[in-house]
Amino acid sequence: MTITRIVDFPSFDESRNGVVVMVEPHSQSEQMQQVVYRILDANLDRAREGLRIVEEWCRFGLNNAQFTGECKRLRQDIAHWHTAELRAARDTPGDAGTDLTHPHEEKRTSIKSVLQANFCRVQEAMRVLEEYGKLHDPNMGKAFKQMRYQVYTLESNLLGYQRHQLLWRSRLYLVTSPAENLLSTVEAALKGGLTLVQYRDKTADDGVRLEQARKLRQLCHLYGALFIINDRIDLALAVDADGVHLGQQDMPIEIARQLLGSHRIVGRSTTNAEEMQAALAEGADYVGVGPVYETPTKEGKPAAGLQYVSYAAKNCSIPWFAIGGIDANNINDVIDAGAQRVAVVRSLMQAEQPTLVTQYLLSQLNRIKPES
Ligand SMILES: Cc1ncc(COP(=O)(O)OP(=O)(O)O)c(N)n1
Ligand SMILES: Cc1ncsc1CCOP(=O)(O)O
Ligand SMILES: [Mg+2]
Repeated sequence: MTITRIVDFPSFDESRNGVVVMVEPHSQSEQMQQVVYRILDANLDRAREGLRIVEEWCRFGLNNAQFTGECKRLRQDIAHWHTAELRAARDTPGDAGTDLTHPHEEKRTSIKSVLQANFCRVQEAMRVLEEYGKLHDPNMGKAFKQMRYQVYTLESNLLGYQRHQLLWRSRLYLVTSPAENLLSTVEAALKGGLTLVQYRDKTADDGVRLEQARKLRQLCHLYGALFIINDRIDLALAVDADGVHLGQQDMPIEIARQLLGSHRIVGRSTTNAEEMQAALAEGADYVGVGPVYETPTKEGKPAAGLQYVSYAAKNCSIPWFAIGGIDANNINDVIDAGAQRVAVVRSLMQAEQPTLVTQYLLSQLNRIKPES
C-alpha cells in the first residue's frame, strides 16, 4: 500500500479497492468542490436518461405530442445546468457505484413498471440535484425543486391519461362475485383478453375484502388491466385501485372526485334516462346501463330492457356498459340494440372455461366499429 499524503477526507483514501490513492495537493475546499461536481454530473445524467425513457413511451407508445413535448422541455432544462465544468469532474473508472444494480432493474414486468421505475429515478436524481445544487449555485436548488414537482405532475397526468385510454378501449367488463376460485377465474378471463375488472363482494368482512382486493389489483396490473372497486371509495384508496363503481344509493360522484381526484375512474349505475343525464352532468367517467334483463345477481331489480340500451346508444357520450343477464346466447341482441360494451357477472364467474367465454364475448363485441 502506498501512502503519499494523509488527506483530510478519509473516504478519498479508501475509494479504490483499499489502495490509498495519490492525491494532488489540492486544498480541502477544492477537493470538496470536485466531489459535489461529480454528484451533480452523475445525477444530471440520471435525470435526463430517465426522462428520455419516459419520453420514448409518450412518443412511440402513446403518440402523444403534449407529454412528449413536456419530457423534452424538462430534458432541455436539465441540459442547461450540465456545464463543461461539471462534466470535467467525471471519473467513471473511479466511481464505486457504476457496477451496482438492484435485482428489480433486471426484471421489469410491464410498461407501467418501466415508467414507474424511471419516474422514481428522475425524482430521486432531482432531489439530489436540489440539495447538492445549492452548494454550487443557489438558483440550482430552486430550479430542481420546481422541476421535481413538474415531474410529479407529469407522472400523475400520464397515469390518469393511460387509465382513461384503457377504459375507452375496454369492451368487456367483469364484475366479480364471491367465489373460492376468485383469483384463478379472474386470471383465466385476463388471459382471454379482459381489460376491466370490478371487485364486488357485498358480504365479506373488510379484512377479507382488503386482502382479496390487494391480490386482484396486483393480478390485473400484471395483465395490464384496470381494477375498479364496487361501492367503497375507502377500499379503492387503500389498495390504490384505478377507480370505483358507485350505484344510485352509494356516495355522490362529487365526493368520490374530491377523494379520488380526476386521474382515477368513477363509474355510476343507471337504470333510466334521468339517471344517465344526472351521471353525465356529475362527471362520471362511465356508466352501467341496466339491468338489461332480470337477473338473480341483482334479485328483485326490474329489468330496464333493450329500449334503455337503445336510448344509451343514442344519448350517452361517455363509455357505457350494458349489464344484467347478458351471456353468450343473448349478447348479439344487446349489440343489435346498440351496445358496444357489456359487463357480466355469472357469464364469466360461473363459466367452466372463462378464457374461452371471454374470447367469445370479445370476438362479438370487437366486430362493432369503434365510435369516432
Ligand atoms: C358496471 C356496473 N354497473 C352497475 C352496477 C350496479 O351497481 P349498484 O347499483 O351500486 O349495485 P351493486 O353492484 O352495488 O349491488 C355495477 N356494480 N357495475
Ligand atoms: C351488479 C348488477 N347491476 C345491474 S345488473 C347487475 C348484475 C349482473 O349480473 P349477471 O351478469 O350475473 O346477470
Ligand atoms: Mg353499489
